[in-house]
Amino acid sequence: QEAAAPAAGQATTAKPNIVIIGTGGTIAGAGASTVNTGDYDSAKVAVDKIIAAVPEMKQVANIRGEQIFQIGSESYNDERMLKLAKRISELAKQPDVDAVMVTHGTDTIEETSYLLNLTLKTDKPVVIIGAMRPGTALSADGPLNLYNAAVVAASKEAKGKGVLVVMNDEIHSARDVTKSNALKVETFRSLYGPLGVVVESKPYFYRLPARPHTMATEFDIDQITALPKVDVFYAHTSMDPKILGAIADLGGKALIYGGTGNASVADYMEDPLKEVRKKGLIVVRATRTGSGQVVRNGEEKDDENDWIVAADQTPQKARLLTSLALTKTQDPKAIEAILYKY
Ligand SMILES: NC(=O)CC[C@H](N)C(=O)O
Repeated sequence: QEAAAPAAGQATTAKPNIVIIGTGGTIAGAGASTVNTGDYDSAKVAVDKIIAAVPEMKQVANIRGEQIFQIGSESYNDERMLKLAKRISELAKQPDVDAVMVTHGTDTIEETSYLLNLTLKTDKPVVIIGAMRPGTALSADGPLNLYNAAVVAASKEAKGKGVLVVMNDEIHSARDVTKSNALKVETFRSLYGPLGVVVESKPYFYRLPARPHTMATEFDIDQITALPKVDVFYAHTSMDPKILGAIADLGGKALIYGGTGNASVADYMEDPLKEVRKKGLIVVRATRTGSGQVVRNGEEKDDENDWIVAADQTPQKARLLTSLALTKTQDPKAIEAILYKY
């Protein structure tokens, strides 16, 4: 039903214009039967069809879809991430676009959204969503995630809060959010808690991101054409010491050592890791535990070895931030300062 035209002199409450970029993932997934919640093909359904399945969104915004990829998010690489980020940047500059949403596989939402959070120069809402169950499943979570994300993206409150991930009725900051479970719908977790919740078509924010994002960072997606190569090594018991040298010879500019506990380095890995630094790579100690701040010169001799620490950044987030930092400086201390800042 068409809304009546407003009478002369009456204030119009025009609905915001939102562009939803489709990239694939389970939210675009399809299973053989309604009881397939974990066995299905991801990245099958076009974004326009996903949007059409949630007509309730029309009540909160004017929505238009745009398909940029149709992939599982495990297949993101720098090229795809930059392409997506640059397209969002373009859209955000358009006066007729008020907010951008992205449907995304959940495996790497935490990485793409973090890159966007650090490099987009906009205060317009940018909201990333996914699903843990395909649209064909009983209790599919995608439709409500999409609706809730539209509610957040259409809200005045979302403006200036950086890139947000809306899943399972919660609003997360891209900086903090991480996928914590391989299957559950309540998989997204922020170490310091979500920023807010969506209840009955309304967003409620309870906290603000303390770390600089979007407009306030030194990184601008429009100026970035490539990301310096940074690799991650994941520590465990009985490692092969030769592996570090092999990684160092791949042409990377930095190595994130995802160490056990407080990023500790096994006695037999210390010399190989010193060699990595001697080959010119920045060595960053991060923790594989998933949380907690790594203490400089705590368990390891960072000053002596010219290694740096990742503060509280997970290895995968430290990888992205180190790569961005390398577009600005090659100085380990300056890179460490960036790891502590954002
Ligand atoms: N729940 C999901 O979205 C996982 C599907 C797929 N692996 C992806 O990340 O795109």
